[in-house]
Amino acid sequence: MPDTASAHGGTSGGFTKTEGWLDWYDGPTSPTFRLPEGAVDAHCHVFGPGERFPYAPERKYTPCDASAEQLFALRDHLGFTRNVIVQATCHGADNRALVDALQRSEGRARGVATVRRDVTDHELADLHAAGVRGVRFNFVKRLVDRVPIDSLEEIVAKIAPLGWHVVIYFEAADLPELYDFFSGIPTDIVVDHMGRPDVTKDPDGPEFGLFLRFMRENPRVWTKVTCPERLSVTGPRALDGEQQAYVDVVPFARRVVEEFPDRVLWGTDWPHPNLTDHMPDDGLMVDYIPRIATTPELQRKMLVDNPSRLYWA
Ligand SMILES: O=C(O)/C=C(\CC(=O)C(=O)O)C(=O)O
Repeated sequence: MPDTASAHGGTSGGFTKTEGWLDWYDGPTSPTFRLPEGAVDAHCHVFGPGERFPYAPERKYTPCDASAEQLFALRDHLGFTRNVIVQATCHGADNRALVDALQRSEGRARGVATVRRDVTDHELADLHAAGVRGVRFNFVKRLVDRVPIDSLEEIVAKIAPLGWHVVIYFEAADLPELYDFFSGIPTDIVVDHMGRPDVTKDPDGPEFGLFLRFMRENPRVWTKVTCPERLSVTGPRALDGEQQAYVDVVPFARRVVEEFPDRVLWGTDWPHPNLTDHMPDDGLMVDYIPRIATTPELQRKMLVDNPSRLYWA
């Protein structure tokens, strides 16, 4: 394989990034919005570095490196205190980069891992000791081959005794088919990115209505009101000082924050894998927060109380 270094990692580890890959934004601005004391970036990733932590053979994309040190530098720059690092599909079920990042964080990061049905109790205990508190089930077709439901049920049975939760990532169009399976999961559930609504549709319409119903009917379901940069169709983008970024996503996120203030989380999604048209300035991503959580109380719940309850209790 040709040796193409990422713009940020220095070394490539012999991996060639997916064509058109956008590297994370170097030199983010300082946010105007001041995060509350103890704020948690509850959705972010580490990638490699590929040289130390090779990307998984079954991956659907090859990212640029995004190391734990770089993540922690961003945390400090933006004013977060802690991180929840989520295993991304480019590392498959090899959680070594995640565990390494958790161990370097000195207790300031928790993790969400990917495991297979044959994971042993011993391996789960080691992940728990490192700071893992959940597993992620990914249903986004461009990212993974579908894992059979009985495998997922077997994993749930193994992680439930540890008090872990299940993070689910799916697209809105797939919720009807998955609704009953999700509703039957006995642990807490955290939905990534509000179940990826199509924001060209009406937030009061049937598609988003089904997601809201899912949250109402299942009091153990939480959601991340994250990724406006992924969901937005009309922008404007969080670049060049834009303080009104992603206006089309705001009504969806605000609705969820206001109806479920005790079950929402927020995160940067750094290093923003698989974006194809722009890479946001993470300082401006933080400035998006007060537009969806509009009072200090809502902000404190979403950024401090809720993630503390779920990940550090
Ligand atoms: O960062 C995210 O949450 C979203 C991703 C990447 C991802 O989840 C993964 O690779 O596991 C995406 O939509 O491409």
